[in-house]
Amino acid sequence: MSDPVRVHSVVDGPADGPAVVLSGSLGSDHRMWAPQVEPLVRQGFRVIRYDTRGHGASPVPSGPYTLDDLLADLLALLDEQGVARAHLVGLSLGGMTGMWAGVHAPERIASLSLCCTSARLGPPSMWAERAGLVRAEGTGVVAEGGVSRWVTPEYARRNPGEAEFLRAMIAGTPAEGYAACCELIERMDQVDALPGITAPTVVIAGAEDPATPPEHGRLIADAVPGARLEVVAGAAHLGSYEQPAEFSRIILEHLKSAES
Ligand SMILES: O=C(O)CC1=CCC(=O)O1
Repeated sequence: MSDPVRVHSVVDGPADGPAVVLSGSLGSDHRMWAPQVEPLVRQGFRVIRYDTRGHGASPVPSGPYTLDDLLADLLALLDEQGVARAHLVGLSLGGMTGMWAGVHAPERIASLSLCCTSARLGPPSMWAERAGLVRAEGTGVVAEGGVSRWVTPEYARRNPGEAEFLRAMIAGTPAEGYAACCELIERMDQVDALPGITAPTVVIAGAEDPATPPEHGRLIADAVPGARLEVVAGAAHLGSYEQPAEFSRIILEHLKSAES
């Protein structure tokens, strides 16, 4: 097992509620989950959001990073919070961490909500190029492009303040953390492992996601035993932020069914 780092986390909701861990996308921090906090807490869940290593206020070890590293960080966070078993909601890189956790630490995972994610996301050369660019010029150089994948053009036009907030979130991500996660995605292939996931799983895709289009979600839902796919209209890659009501509704429905 990898050596964990102590990731930065924010916890809301009742201490004795069922724990839900929210794991975010490349270039984000725990604030990307702000729209989900109130709906989940209102239903009695204890919501644990965190910054992936190399992101936000978490430590930034030098790369390479592996999915084993991200899983070790997640399990250390659960241990720190006294949580034996948690529901895992992960978007994109967070979903990749979730799938890895479902395969390699099934006893700690009560359910998986896999949002806007992929089990294999090529082409590898694109990730290597993006990592090199960010190491050379910083994350500011990929921020505008990132926002254009995260939200639809209509959302960005109607919500310029939100678009700027998201742009600044990407630009504020440490270059080494962002680049090392690009290289992790470059090497990642979890397709053959998916049938080994035993946690109740829902896969949620954004109908307008240019980064992980719905066919990536379809592949996961077809391979994970008992999983189902929901495709949300009017959502690009950061679907939980652009369409918070619909994403929260589907996640809550899944959490409640896994709890019953
Ligand atoms: O930034 C992107 O291109 C989309 C993405 C892939 C993995 C992730 O977390 O975000």
